[in-house]
Amino acid sequence: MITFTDVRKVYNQGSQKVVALDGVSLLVKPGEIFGVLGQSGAGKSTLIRCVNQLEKPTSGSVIVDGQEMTKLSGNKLRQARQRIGMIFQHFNLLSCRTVVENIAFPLEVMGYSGLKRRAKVEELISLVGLTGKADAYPAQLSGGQKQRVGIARALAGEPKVLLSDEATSALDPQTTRSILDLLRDLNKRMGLTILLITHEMAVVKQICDSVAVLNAGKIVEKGYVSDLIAKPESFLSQELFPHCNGYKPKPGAVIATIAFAGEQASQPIFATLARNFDVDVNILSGSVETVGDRRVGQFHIELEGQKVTQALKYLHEAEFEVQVH
Ligand SMILES: Nc1ncnc2c1ncn2[C@@H]1O[C@H](COP(=O)(O)OP(=O)(O)OP(=O)(O)O)[C@@H](O)[C@H]1O
Repeated sequence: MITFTDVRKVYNQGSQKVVALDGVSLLVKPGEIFGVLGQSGAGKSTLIRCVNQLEKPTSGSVIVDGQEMTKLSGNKLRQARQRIGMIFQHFNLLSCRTVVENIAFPLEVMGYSGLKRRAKVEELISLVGLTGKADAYPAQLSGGQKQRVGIARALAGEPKVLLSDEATSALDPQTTRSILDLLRDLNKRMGLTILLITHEMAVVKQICDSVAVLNAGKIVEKGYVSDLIAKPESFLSQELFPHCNGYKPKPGAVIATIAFAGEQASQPIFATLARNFDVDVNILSGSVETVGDRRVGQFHIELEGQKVTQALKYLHEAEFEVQVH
């Protein structure tokens, strides 16, 4: 649905050049929620704004639904942008317009008649759960409600793609969850492809199917979230399951990382090691998390006992991902 090929963006800052994107290639498949995770300054905003050409790449190609965006201008670009919705961290609502009037705005631009416009706005208000708030002004709404208006407005043109620019960064954790649930629901019900940028691992964990990690303008890791999290060496997994640093193992003990997913997460694995191999398991760090609809876990452990080698062999044979340090 969205293909970036070798996209570079260089800004001129006075006499200096800032390389914001340095050869980014990505494929966002139709119907998926794709997250771009990165720290401040990594190039996330630049990347997402290249999709609808709010930023023009210095070189490279951006194709959305079969259309090369970098070659469009004027009317053709305006039409293509109508099929790409966008939501923002600070909502970007018109403060002098009510909820209805904000949502109606893109429909006015698209030339919808009064009657058709009212019907469409009503449908969108109900879709995003804002029934009863039609005549409120943005100042009378909570952050979560404002973002719901933003989402309704972004969906007015019935886009195939929704771009989310840190849409939950200004919201508290509970409101964040409800907005992400709404996005997941819209993705499922309408087959909407969503490309979102975020600096929060929690957002990736809650709704993304795929992810790319951006660092200093380059993609350093990409793939399905569930695959990456299952690999202890991945950046994603290390973000989700931070290790404790500076621990000095006891003499003769073995330090290992054990990762598991799905069915494996419900096995009493540490009790099994203690019972069958007489091994003491000291948990140094770790947790079990829900990612999508799967439980995944990772523990950093210290193993002590005569049969540690047999215990590790057992874990390998039971297809746990084990790394001995
Ligand atoms: N209009 C601009 N002119 C010059 N430099 C820019 C411009 N926009 C962004 N940059 C620079 O490009 C780099 C990437 O910025 P960008 O905003 O894309 O990163 P980001 O990952 O979205 O960061 P944040 O999460 O803080 O918004 C930064 O070094 C930034 O200073």
